[in-house]
Amino acid sequence: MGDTYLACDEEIPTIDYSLLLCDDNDQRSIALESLRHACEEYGFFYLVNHTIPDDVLKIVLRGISNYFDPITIDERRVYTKKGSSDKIRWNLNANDGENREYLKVIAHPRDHVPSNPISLSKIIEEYNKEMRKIVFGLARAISKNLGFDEKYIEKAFNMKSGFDVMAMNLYPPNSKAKSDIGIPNHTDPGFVVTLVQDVNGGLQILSHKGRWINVYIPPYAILIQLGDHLEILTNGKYKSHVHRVIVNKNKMQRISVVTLHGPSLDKFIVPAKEFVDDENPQNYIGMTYKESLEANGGNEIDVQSSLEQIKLVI
Ligand SMILES: O=C(O)CCC(=O)C(=O)O
Ligand SMILES: [Fe+2]
Repeated sequence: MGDTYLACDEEIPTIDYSLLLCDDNDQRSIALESLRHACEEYGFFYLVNHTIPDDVLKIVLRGISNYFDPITIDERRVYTKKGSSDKIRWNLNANDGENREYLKVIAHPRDHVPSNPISLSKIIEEYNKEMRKIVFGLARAISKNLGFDEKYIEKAFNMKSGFDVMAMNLYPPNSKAKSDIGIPNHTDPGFVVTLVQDVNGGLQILSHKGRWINVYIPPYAILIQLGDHLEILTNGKYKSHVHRVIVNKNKMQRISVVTLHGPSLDKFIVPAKEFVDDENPQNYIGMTYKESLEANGGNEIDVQSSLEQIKLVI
């Protein structure tokens, strides 16, 4: 890796999920305060003591690793882009701008998974169900931290019909990289992004302070990144952050499983009035989630960096 992509090892906050919703008032308040700090001062954090067993994560990552077997690549090509309404999309990029193989699926309101192998669809289904429960738990905790009723975010995003896209990424050297970039700089739409991986290495997030930070996720923890639409809802109080993946000269293969947990496609998202006043004018245009994905020039399954299109120029 050239010096161009150097990042620092600043600590990223760790949040204990089990304490956020526990019955002990003192422990819960302390955990909620740590979450508030992580959301306000960082916008991303590691979630530990969550409800997905280590074994489930191991099985998910192993199943995806098997799926990406180089020998069966032709079977995956059936999911190459056909049109803007694809529910499953596969691609292998090895160029200056991006170096990864990926399988993206629409995971909610209906889940779409490759029909073969059947074991993979079962694993993914189970994983998504469990991850959604955690995301609902986070929505309750974050709602409380913002001074709202605990169902506030769930309702504001109509999360029960939320639009979730899951990306399974495989980084070189499964295929030879043509540059240092695994995924170029971007933010992700939605409420939050969840990420699990098999090994550390390559993911970098641009902090509030303008420093690139290396992400080192503790074993079996989940990286949570706040999404663009939480930034919009809070009128910028909670921010989503630019991130990228650097692939380090084909030294190490890495798998990540990234889910963008979004509002329902027809939900109109606009800064909540509680965050708008004379000192904090409205910073984002209101639009439906579907419109904001389209404003990005992409389609529903290819969703990245939508925020710039929605920011009001002041
Ligand atoms: O693979 C990673 O570490 C990050 C992937 C990512 O940012 C994405 O899929 O949106
Ligand atoms: Fe991302």
